[in-house]
Amino acid sequence: MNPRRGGSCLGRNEFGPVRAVGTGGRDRVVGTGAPTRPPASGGCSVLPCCAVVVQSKTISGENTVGTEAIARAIDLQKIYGTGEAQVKALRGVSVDFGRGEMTAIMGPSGSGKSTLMHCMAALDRPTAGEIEIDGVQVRGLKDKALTQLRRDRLGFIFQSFNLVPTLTARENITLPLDIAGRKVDQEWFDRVVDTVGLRDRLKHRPTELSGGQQQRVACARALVSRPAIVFADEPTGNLDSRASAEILSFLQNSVREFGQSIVIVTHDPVAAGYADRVLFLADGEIVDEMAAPTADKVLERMRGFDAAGRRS
Ligand SMILES: Nc1ncnc2c1ncn2[C@@H]1O[C@H](COP(=O)(O)OP(=O)(O)OP(=O)(O)O)[C@@H](O)[C@H]1O
Repeated sequence: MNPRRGGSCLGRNEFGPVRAVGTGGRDRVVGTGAPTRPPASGGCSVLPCCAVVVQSKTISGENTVGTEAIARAIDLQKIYGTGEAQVKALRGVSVDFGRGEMTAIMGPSGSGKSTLMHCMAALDRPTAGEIEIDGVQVRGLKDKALTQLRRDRLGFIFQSFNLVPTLTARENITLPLDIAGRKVDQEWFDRVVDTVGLRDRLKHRPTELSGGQQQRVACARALVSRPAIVFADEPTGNLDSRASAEILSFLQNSVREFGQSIVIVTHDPVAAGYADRVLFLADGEIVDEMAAPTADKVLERMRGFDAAGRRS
């Protein structure tokens, strides 16, 4: 295994409180994007990483992750509980998540997939170890700064869609920007909406949309703020195979066309087959990885391992 190449979404407080944090930071270019992505030009608003958005930076103490990685975990450990009830959910995970790549995290139930994703997405604090996200060293950040990091640089897609039922599709999509007090880039909004095929559904409320359409709204919501990374936690877990394929194709396209960096947790070999790379977890450790996966290769790999996810 190459621990330097490596990749997780979540359901709580991803947008954080409404009030923006603004303490004397320095100006910086946000999102120095995927090397595969062409530079933005001619007013064409491209993606999170295209270095077109300049804003005041308020998170202190950052180190820059290498250009090939959008996020990195170094010797990450997470222990829940104490004494006999203690659970070591992560036992020293070191991994890089590629910039402009989709990384899938797989493993048996209880292997630590969600814990890794939650730690990487700054939704949970590790017991030990370092996390860097888009150039920001997470350890030591206070809650407000963590909220700001999640709000400004991360996008989230959940199995259960997590849409606000009283808001229209359009309002749900722009919600993170509205909460952050940021202006909607209409050109980018249109591009995202057209890509996910929601143009004629923008005035619908979630109950008036199919599950697949609701998840497309959630995808558009995750992308509209041009996040450095999108974390997707079982994004197709509630969808039939056709709707799943649509969502996964869309996510894959956002990687290929926009250079979006995506981390996805899944149990489904078919879903993992859309990724550029798969990480396999067992009992809180990364035990294997696969580049250029296909559903068949992933399935075959899973057959060669026991119930705990270790090579049998
Ligand atoms: N809040 C918590 N308190 C105590 N133990 C926890 C907590 N959250 C997770 N765990 C334990 O940590 C281990 C890893 O859990 P985690 O949810 O990360 O696994 P997972 O691979 O995502 O599982 P699944 O596929 O079933 O969602 C499990 O043994 C789980 O019981």
